[in-house]
Amino acid sequence: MAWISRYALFHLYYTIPVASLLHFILSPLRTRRDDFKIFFLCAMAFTCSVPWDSYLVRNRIWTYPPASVLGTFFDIPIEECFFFAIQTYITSSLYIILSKRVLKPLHLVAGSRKKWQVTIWTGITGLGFLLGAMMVYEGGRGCYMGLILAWSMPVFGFILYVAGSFILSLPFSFTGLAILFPTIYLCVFDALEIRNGTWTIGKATSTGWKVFRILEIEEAFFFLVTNGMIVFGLIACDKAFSVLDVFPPVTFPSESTLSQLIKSHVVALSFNPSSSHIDVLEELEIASEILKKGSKSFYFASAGFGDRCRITLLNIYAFSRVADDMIDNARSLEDAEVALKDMREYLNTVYSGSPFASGSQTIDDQCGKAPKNIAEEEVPKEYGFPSLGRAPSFVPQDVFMQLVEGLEEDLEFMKLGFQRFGTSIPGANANDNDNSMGARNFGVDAEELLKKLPIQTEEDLIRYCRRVAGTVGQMLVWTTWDAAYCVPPLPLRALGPSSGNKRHNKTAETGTPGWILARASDMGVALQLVNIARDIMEDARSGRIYIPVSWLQKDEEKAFVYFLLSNSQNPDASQFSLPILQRLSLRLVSLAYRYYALASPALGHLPEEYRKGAKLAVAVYMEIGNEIKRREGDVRKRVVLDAKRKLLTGAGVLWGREQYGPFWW
Ligand SMILES: CC(C)=CCC/C(C)=C/CC/C(C)=C/CC/C(C)=C/[C@@H]1[C@@H](COP(=O)(O)OP(=O)(O)O)[C@]1(C)CC/C=C(\C)CC/C=C(\C)CCC=C(C)C
Repeated sequence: MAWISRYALFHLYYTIPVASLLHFILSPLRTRRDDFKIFFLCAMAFTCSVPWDSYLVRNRIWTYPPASVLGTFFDIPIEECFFFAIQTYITSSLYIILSKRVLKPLHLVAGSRKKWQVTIWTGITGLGFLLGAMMVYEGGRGCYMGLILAWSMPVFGFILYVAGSFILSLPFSFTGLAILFPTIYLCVFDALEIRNGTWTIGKATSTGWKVFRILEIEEAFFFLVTNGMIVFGLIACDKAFSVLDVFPPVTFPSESTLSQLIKSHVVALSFNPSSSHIDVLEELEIASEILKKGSKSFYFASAGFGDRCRITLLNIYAFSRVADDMIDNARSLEDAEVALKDMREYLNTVYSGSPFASGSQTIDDQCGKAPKNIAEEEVPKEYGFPSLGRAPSFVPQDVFMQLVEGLEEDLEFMKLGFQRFGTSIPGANANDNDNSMGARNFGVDAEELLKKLPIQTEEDLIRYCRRVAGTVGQMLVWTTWDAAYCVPPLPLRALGPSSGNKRHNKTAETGTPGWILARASDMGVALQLVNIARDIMEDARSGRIYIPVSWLQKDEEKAFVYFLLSNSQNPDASQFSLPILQRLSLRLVSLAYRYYALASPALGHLPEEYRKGAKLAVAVYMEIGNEIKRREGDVRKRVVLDAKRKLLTGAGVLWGREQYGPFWW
């Protein structure tokens, strides 16, 4: 016997390279759940296939020349045993990669409307089993096909029974591809090996029908059903996880033993949302739509977080977006003030009784306390805010309160009575459409106006950014801690000074939860500065200028800002102020990169499986800063990244250099 068998060479040439490629693609986005699913499916595939395949070999339904294999296990070539695992690995990895962008829990609701289709398909599997059993009983040329049917249909029937509606509601574009691609691939190379004589299909027990005249129909059908079983099995796991993600209080006690955990997963698998659960799922659908419409960059990046984490991020985004819009689009100062009052009341209501409610709690106080499950249904609907989901169980209320304070700062602009409500700036020239700044006597007016602006110094700017975006960074960190460790106290201990990534532990404080939260706030500041740089013109149109007055040293700079505000319905910086606009936006971007540099080492201290997601969110947004830089600060036209640019940036983060940074670094 040669040192390597023909069957082993088949793996070396055709299965191992594809498996390695998919492994490489998936690695940066791999989660513990993905590992569990792959391991579970491989174990199932092995356990179910060995007795069945052993029967096939012993009954000469398929055979192999002894010299073409390395050894046997229950009469099955060991290469064939390896095949069970590697096929499962390939198909599972492909499914997991393709399904990353889909928020699976959203399909629990659509799935609950497909009862009839499920009944029909489950019935078909029953008939398939009977047909297979009859064919085996009859023996002869239908035997191999009958064995495939009788073996696989009960598995399909069971999975369809417990997760059928969920399976049917997922987009066929990725479930179908995950089944068909490996099927076609394996068919091609199987046909090649049969032609080479590496293995043979028994003529007496197969129909003799061939697909495209090259491959026995039984072989093609075998690959189709095995890949189908793998994908359906993965979807069933996803259904259980989705239920636990959306309805944790229903099934998931916080202090769980292994047996409780297994039980809750089994319960989740057979759980079908009733009308009382639909509300929660619809809220999630709304949140997802808000993110999709509100921020293409973050919608894209959200696929980098596992579903559990992603759901909370959607909730946080939806709440914050609606809150921000309520202030931005308020018709009067009074309306805006009412909205702020409502936000605070809403937060007090959803946080009542939570260990994370505002008060004297310190991080130490929160250690050891299980999160309270907030009953959202107790929150009056008239507030009009999207649900905060589970966030109040692990994000401190103070963080949200600071965000509201940040939004409140925007009211200062309104109080100045800019064009926002159709009034003009105190002292501004009546002819607002006159863009010839030079002709206007702005001297005294401009000085007066600038003194009243809310953002006077760089500290004011940073304080504002910390409130509206630093808080978001901190929420993101708390969310990853919850998703990774389930019970909030764990990360606080696990990420203490004695643990974590030693490489970054340069000072005593580095790596501690407090340090991570501080750096997350810096990262929020960096992103908000990019946001401000990009939106200078748009913000001016709403009567807001976030550029610190202390940056405006020269008269022409003061005049420029005065011009932007006093012509806020029609600011056209192209006339003679473009260099000033460029200078100011570039200064904002370079300040953003200073904060980015301060914060980025902390990304490596987030729970491992969420690091790439956070890096993705940051990188895609910071890329806007890069684009502003590339345009030399000309932000007259709003900078928007196209899908290709986002994909390339994302790919760079996922499979490229470890440290994302601007191109000149
Ligand atoms: C990835 C993901 C799904 C995140 C969702 C969370 C999120 C982005 C919430 C934003 C909530 C929001 C609308 C707050 C109101 C204040 C505001 C307008 C903030 C600006 C966001 C931009 O949103 P917008 O809808 O305007 O988007 P477009 O510009 O139109 O595309 C901000 C710029 C804030 C963004 C700040 C962050 C995402 C925080 C970044 C921090 C981290 C990723 C933490 C890193 C961790 C460490 C330890 C360093």
